[in-house]
Amino acid sequence: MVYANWLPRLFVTDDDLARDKRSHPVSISVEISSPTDHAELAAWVREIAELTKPDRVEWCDGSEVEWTRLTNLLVEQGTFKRLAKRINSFYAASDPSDVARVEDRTFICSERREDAGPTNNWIDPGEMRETFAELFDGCMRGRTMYVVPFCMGPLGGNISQLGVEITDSPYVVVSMRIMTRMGTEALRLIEERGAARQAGGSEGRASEGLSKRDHEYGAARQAGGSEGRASDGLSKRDHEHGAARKARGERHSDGQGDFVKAVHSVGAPLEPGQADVPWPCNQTKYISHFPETREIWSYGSGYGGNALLGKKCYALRIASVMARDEGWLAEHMLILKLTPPKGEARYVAAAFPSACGKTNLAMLRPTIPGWKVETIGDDIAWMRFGPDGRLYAINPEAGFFGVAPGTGETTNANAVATLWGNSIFTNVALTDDGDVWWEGLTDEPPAHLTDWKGRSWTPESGEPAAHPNARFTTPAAQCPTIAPEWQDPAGVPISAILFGGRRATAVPLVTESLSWQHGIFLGANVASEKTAAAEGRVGELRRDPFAMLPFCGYNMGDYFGHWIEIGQSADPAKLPRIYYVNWFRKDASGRFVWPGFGENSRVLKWIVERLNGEADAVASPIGNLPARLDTDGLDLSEQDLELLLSVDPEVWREEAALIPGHFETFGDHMPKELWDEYHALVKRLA
Ligand SMILES: Nc1nc2c(ncn2[C@@H]2O[C@H](COP(=O)(O)OP(=O)(O)OP(=O)(O)O)[C@@H](O)[C@H]2O)c(=O)[nH]1
Ligand SMILES: O=C([O-])CC(=O)C(=O)O
Ligand SMILES: [Mn+2]
Repeated sequence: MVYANWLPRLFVTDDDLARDKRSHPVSISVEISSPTDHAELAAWVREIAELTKPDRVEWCDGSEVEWTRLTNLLVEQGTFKRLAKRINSFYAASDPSDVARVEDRTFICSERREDAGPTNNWIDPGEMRETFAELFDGCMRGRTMYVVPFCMGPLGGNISQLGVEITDSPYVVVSMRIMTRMGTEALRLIEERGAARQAGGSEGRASEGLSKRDHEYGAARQAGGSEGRASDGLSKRDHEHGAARKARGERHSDGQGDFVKAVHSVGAPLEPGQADVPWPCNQTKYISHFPETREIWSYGSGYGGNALLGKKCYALRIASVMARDEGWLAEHMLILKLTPPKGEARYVAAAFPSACGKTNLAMLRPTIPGWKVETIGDDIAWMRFGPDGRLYAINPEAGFFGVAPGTGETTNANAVATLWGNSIFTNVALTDDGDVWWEGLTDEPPAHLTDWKGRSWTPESGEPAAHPNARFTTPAAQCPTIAPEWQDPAGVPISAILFGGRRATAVPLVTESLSWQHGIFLGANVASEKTAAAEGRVGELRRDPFAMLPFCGYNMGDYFGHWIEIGQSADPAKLPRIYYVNWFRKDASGRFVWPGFGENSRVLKWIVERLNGEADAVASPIGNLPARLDTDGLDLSEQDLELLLSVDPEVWREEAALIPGHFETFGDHMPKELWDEYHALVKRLA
């Protein structure tokens, strides 16, 4: 099945709404028969309703009428302000305490603490369930419980996955409608999967598609093992994989594996007669994941990354575990299509930490003549080997949840053009004539605004008008550079993978890895200055391996091992080449040396020419650097270019000295291969 581009009909009539009202009586009792014949799904929904005790239960169909009814409701409740200047678009201001992902309240509740690893917060799953039994008891009182079936990835696609989010937040429902394929069609796919499972015995449809690849992957791993590489670590992992696969099979056989279960509550029950607030939430927050049972439970926050559970919680934390067990990759990566003036198009994936430039690179407007960039995804990539042995990627999302500040005509004109309508803006500022504004949208701020906290604002106010993590939620289909194949269920073949972060010092503009394994070493060492995308101190340098630190659902040492195994199971000639980029180098005065944004196309050009064997590189201790970069027409001094494209061995000996401390964190989960890479680096630096 090919998914048609989602573009809403913009005008829902009063008749439509009246018809809708008849089919959605004000109170739907929990007892009422659910619109699904998937017994386990119906039973689970009833179980959650009995626990959370909402006034109403509503199954979401994803229709335009439903969107209109819920956005009207959100306007009535004061959560949304309808924008006079943008069709079918809304402004929301969160509670000032609920503006970003809460990493210290995010938990991986694996059976064994070791499986969560040293970089995740862990709570024993039994203990967590006890806490939730109390917290969720009656937590939806006075509210409607929405049941949101959704599909991550093109509907019916082989790489796609299904889920159901239960939530008491209509803001979440309408956001999920932009960010995922949500509603009746996703529900039908869950039912089909259930029916296939019952017809086909214990295994079911989902596992059938995987079994061949699973098998091949397992064989490759064994071959790798017999060569004696860290074979004890490998066999341990193998054993665990086997157990996880078995558990998955068992879940499939009882219908629990047909979809991922996600429960969300803002944690703000209403007593009879109690007035609601525009942004209900709770001081107590838990964003918890149960990797073995593929469940997500989120409490207390309404903010994107904490509440839109298809995104980080499913598509990264839970999916990374599924990917480990099934031999694929779930990554915090944009996907773009790059077409040179002559020659074939290439697909590139890139992992940068939150608020480090993924959306911008995915929508880049090249400044070099004849080059074209198109967008496949801006935040998450799921990758599997195709029948030809190449790595294929899909964007599991259907929308962009992008950082607003810094997004403007000069930096990301394509994002600005995407936002013409059908969008939600959270924690931006409001203009007096009913539009939105944020720092960087225009060079000059308007003379007067209402800031994200609802206060009157002028340029003299001395504080930003938008929160630094203000976000837009907008349909990917509206992006002017969206690639025609962005919804191809088979995905696109990846030629290069980029890693990067914000580094004011040391790290050159672009470095080419020496091999897949060396590329993994580069990815494992990603370090970046912290941004406003998560609670905490902005600017502090932290390790963020593969830009997955807050998103890996299992032991990150095992995750590195999984990447190595993926490489060992593949034909080396067909693997993507790995690069490391840094747009954020600063000079002594604190100025960004590289102009960035559209000029990053010059770096992409070098990478494509390397893939084609057309560009030269010079060896350095940390990898290959461009022998020459196309800087025609760029206002960049010799000195600046030298700074961007060189490696200072003295500085890098200091950098290298920090690696053992980082690697030791992972103890015996750290693959031996990455230690080998470290020793090789030290030797090259000597
Ligand atoms: N100096 C400089 N800043 C950039 C560049 N690309 C992006 N930025 C800025 O970095 C911030 C975040 O960029 P995004 O593209 O939204 O980051 P992201 O990685 O998609 O963020 P998440 O959605 O949190 O995952 C914005 O303020 C951008 O203006 C660049 O090439 N150079
Ligand atoms: O998840 C979020 O809240 C936004 C996001 O993309 C990120 O932080 O990487
Ligand atoms: Mn992100």
